[in-house]
Amino acid sequence: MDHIPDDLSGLSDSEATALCELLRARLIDTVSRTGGHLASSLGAVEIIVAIHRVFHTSQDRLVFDVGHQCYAHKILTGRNEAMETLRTLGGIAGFPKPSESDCDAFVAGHASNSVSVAIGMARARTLQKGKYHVLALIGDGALSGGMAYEGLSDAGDSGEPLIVILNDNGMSITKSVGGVADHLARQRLKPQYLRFKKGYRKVMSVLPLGGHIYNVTHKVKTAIKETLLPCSLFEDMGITYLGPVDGHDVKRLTRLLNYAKELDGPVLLHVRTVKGKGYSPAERNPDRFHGVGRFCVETGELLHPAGPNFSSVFGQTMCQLAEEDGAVCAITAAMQSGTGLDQFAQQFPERFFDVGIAEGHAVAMAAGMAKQGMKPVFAVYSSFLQRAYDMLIHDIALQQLHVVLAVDRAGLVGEDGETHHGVFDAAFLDTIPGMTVLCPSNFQELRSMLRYAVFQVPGPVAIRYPKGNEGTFQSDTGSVKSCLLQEGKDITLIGYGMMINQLLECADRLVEHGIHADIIKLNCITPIDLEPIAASVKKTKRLFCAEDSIMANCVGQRLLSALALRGISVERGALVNTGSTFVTHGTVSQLQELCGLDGAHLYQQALEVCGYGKQ
Ligand SMILES: Cc1ncc(C[n+]2csc(CCOP(=O)(O)OP(=O)(O)O)c2C)c(N)n1
Ligand SMILES: CC(=O)[C@@H](O)[C@H](O)COP(=O)(O)O
Ligand SMILES: [Mg+2]
Repeated sequence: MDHIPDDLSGLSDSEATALCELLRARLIDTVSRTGGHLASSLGAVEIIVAIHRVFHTSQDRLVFDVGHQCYAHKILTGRNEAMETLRTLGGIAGFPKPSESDCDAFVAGHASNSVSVAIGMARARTLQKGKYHVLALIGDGALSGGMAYEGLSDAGDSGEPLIVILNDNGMSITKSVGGVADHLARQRLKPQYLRFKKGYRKVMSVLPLGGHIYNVTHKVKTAIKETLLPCSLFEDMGITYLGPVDGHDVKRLTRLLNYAKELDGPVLLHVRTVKGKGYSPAERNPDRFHGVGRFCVETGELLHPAGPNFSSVFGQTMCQLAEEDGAVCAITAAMQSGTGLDQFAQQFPERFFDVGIAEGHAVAMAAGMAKQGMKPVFAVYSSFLQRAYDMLIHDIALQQLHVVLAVDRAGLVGEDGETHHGVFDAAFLDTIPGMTVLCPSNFQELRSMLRYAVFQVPGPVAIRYPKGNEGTFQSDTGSVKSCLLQEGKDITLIGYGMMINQLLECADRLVEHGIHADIIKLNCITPIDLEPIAASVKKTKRLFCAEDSIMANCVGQRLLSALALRGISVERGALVNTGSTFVTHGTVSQLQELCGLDGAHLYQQALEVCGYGKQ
């Protein structure tokens, strides 16, 4: 991988094939040391090399869907060495970033928007009389998201020259689901049909035309054609459909892209690939190598296997609740494993619903189930729930339906970075009338709060918990109110969820300065139980609130305004949160430090609130 040509257009087919092998080896080697989205990136190597043979991504616009398959593109566009820093603080991101390279046309991270972005760029090009090409690279999983169809429908109607490459490996993170996945599976059989047709013609050429045999065989052929070669969904939308083609044949891909480039309208190239291609542990277990931690290349074993985590505790508790009550159902939007629902899916298949990458649909579907008397629990990553804001208001809140949102990956998530941090949900869920938002600080609280949410809260309710393990604070406060964890007289420290661990550390350090803090843990942040806070602030006059959420409508701001309305004055205070910008990628503890949310920084800031200068 020492010398990568800047321009791949001059490569011969055999050189291009050799380059693919080099890229694969490089991906396996680097990701084994950094962790990352390996299986998707391995599967897309030939597609990316073919794109770079035919297009110039510094001028032509290549829009990645999700962007987790972009590693070969990063290597080919000047970031080979930087791959050593993939997803680390200060290093390159795991997703496309225009700030890293002109060859990254658009940010990505969330699924199903690539065709919309690409048609926007194509229209801009036409209006500005530009001379570049626009491509979208979308996976079959991302094609389960509704926005992809809004984009395709508009693209087909527009007639704009645009190339959509559909990378179809039959997999989302787990197996692709839904009617379109079935349709694509049938399309994939098309070459088999074409082979059958060839053989059929040969046989028919020696049989007399007309007559009984012909009629029967023709009927059989038509039936097979209807099963194997359904009319293309895309052509009906006005998009020229090419394929399906073997996505690991770089020569054919290059030819087809050259052909698509000449077509004066929207084209979809259907490419079949193998997720994890070229690394047998990943081919065997593409879901395990979708997003993988550091691993041993020889064995494929993780160097640091995942320990206990909130998601698995959630999944176990869901199984218990479903045993107890036949109305409890689990819903996921293509995140079965990540949200800890593997066991539930096995044990209660009839009450488990993977709806594809369709968070808005999942929320509206849950609303329908709740209206008819079921108890739906939608397990969703915080940042993906952003997609469903209107459904939360329109389909759930207006009728105060009892839907439980299990909001996983709340707070800073680490290496996935700015597109994936769960720092918005605390703020936006609070705007939804009638919503309850519970915040467990440890596994035991998650168990009891989930039970409370499913069986006792009448309306919409969310439980938010972070990625990974619990901290040292492991007692169950057994409450959904605000709890005074520790009593002092000098400052009121307020937090929720895992932030309690840092606040306890901060309070211990303050004692060394003779400063004694009230620590109030909020078990519910919407609505907030204000009484213990009001009583404490009346006493200390100092309010200090720490949270890994954005500043706007953070709990601290809400408390300040609620206290002011009650005429309770705060003489000094600090609101520590993730601010009003986007937080980069790195480990969770590095990012907490960056935001001033680790125990040491909280202590420094609390000291200042108590009148001590910087120590
Ligand atoms: C809105 C949204 N929901 C969920 C995800 C999580 N997610 C990331 S990749 C992925 C599967 C994508 O499958 P596909 O597009 O087929 O790509 P492949 O990994 O198979 O190459 C999912 C569900 C996301 N990124 N965005
Ligand atoms: C690309 C994407 O959106 C997912 O693969 C995400 O990275 C999963 O995150 P976890 O690793 O926290 O499950
Ligand atoms: Mg896929």
